[in-house]
Amino acid sequence: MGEILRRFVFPKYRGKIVFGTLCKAVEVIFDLITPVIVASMIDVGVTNRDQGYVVRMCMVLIVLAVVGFCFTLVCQKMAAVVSQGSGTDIRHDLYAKVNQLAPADLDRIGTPSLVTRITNDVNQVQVTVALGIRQIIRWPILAIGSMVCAMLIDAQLGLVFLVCTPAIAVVFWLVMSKSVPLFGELQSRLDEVSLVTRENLSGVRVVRAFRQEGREDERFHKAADDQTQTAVTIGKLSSLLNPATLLVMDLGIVAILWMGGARIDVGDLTQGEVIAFVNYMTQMLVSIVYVANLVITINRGTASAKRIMEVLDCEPQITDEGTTQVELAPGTLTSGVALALDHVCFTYDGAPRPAVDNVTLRLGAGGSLGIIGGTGSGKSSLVNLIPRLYDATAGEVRVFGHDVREYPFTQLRGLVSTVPQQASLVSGTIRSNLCWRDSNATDEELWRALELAQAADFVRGKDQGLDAVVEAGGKNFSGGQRQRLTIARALVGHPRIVVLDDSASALDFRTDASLRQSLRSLRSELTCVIVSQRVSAVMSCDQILVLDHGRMAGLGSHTELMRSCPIYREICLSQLRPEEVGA
Ligand SMILES: Nc1ncnc2c1ncn2[C@@H]1O[C@H](COP(=O)(O)OP(=O)(O)OP(=O)(O)O)[C@@H](O)[C@H]1O
Repeated sequence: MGEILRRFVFPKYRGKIVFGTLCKAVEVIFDLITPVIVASMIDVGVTNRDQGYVVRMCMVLIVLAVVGFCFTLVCQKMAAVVSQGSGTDIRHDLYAKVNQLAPADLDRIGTPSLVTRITNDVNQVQVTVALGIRQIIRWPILAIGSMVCAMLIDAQLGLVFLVCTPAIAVVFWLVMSKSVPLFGELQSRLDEVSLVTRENLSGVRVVRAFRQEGREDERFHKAADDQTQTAVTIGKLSSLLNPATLLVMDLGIVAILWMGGARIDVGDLTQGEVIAFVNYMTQMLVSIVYVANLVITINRGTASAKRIMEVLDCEPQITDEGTTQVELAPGTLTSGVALALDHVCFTYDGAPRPAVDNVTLRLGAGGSLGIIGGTGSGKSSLVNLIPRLYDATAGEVRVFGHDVREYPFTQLRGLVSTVPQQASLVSGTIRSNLCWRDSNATDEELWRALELAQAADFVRGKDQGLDAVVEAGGKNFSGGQRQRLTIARALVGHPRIVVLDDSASALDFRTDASLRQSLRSLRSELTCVIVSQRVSAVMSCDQILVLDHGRMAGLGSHTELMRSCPIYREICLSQLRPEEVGA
């Protein structure tokens, strides 16, 4: 929590925090004066039956209450401004950080947990900051002030305070030591609920199609029950605080009345002073209960702050720090080696074996490389190394003669355009989705990209053309249309290498063939890497890489592989007739 306060709260809101806290301090002073006034009303006004004095003191109490209320309002306003403002800043930084993290970092933290951290954990911190400003000064000062004021009235009777306070401290310690460790666990349970909900909602069609609603319900109930169970345990422990402290408080009041009564009889104390004592006792013990609640909130906030800081302090596994624009020799983009892999290996964090194992190849500018292999053979893992979504764990990936780690991200990802397996569109318009690589792309460029991606026809069919609305996730488009739009997006902004990672799988064979034909027409300016499960999509490529369990099972043209690579031959014959594959 300290780090969050130092980074997001104190520097920007110091003035407001001090002002809000001072307002609260004034209100506390009024609260401490009130029992003294009540005592004097009893001892002077009531004892002497002086109505005028009682009315005057009542007026003083009303003025104190109204002025105190005004100070409280100002403090509340300051607390709201500081907590909401700092919460917004934290969310902003978290979001920016998430966008810097490499996929490997996101794999490790987990998307649902990130969502919970950006939403619920930041809320907890906001509540803690607001409560802190409103109460952190009030209750401790009120508790200590009440004790001091009571001692000043009568030190002997004040001993009751000295007995009650440690008794309450023991109750707190017992409850806190059990409940505090559960706060972190509560947030993790919330991550689990978030994970299940997210998986269910994103896969809602599959869940319905496979009639898995009951199983999903069970999964959700299990996650929610676990979270409820933890929350209930914390609630039960915390609920012990109030009755236990009230019991101590009531016993203390009984002791004060017992001992105070005897002292009034012998004339050591007045009735008003005993009433003031009872008031201070009540104020002090109530303050302690509030301090306890404050401590609970602070502990919860601290657990959340820790989770937030884990993300903010996470060093991205992949950065382009220290890189400078790479000067490419003239002609490199059109006649050099576009892509070179040298003994490339890649293993996911914690995975027992490499997803890519010792792959070596060269692809000239303007050439085409097809990558084929069974599911899980490492195709996506391999192509993710080209734009540095992941870094090779061994070997070297070179683009136009330079190690990908030498390029700034903007330059590398400007040269290499990737179309991932899952077509991803965001809410907006077709134009806003197409302009990701080049925000200044002209209509002419956008239409050219749409033509190449075989998407121009259906976009032309929309009344608003390029400005047609794209709903969240592109759900108002079919799977094939979404794929073609994401391919068009990758072709905007003059990429030099385009990587299609099984991104035409939803296209019919004719459209898929037309897409490949149009990509071939760009040979002078574009190198293509096509990942596919379909032989027809890769068989016309200059080179075909056959992957098997991450290893190279073959590399060559279709004709060469049909002769030399049994796995390739088997894949071909499982999909096409012998005469179609030249067997
Ligand atoms: N994020 C990840 N974390 C850990 N392991 C992963 C991750 N992504 C993939 N793998 C593992 O790496 C291996 C290769 O997966 P990859 O996605 O590269 O295969 P693929 O050939 O593209 O498969 P498909 O054709 O089904 O998409 C698989 O064993 C997979 O389980």
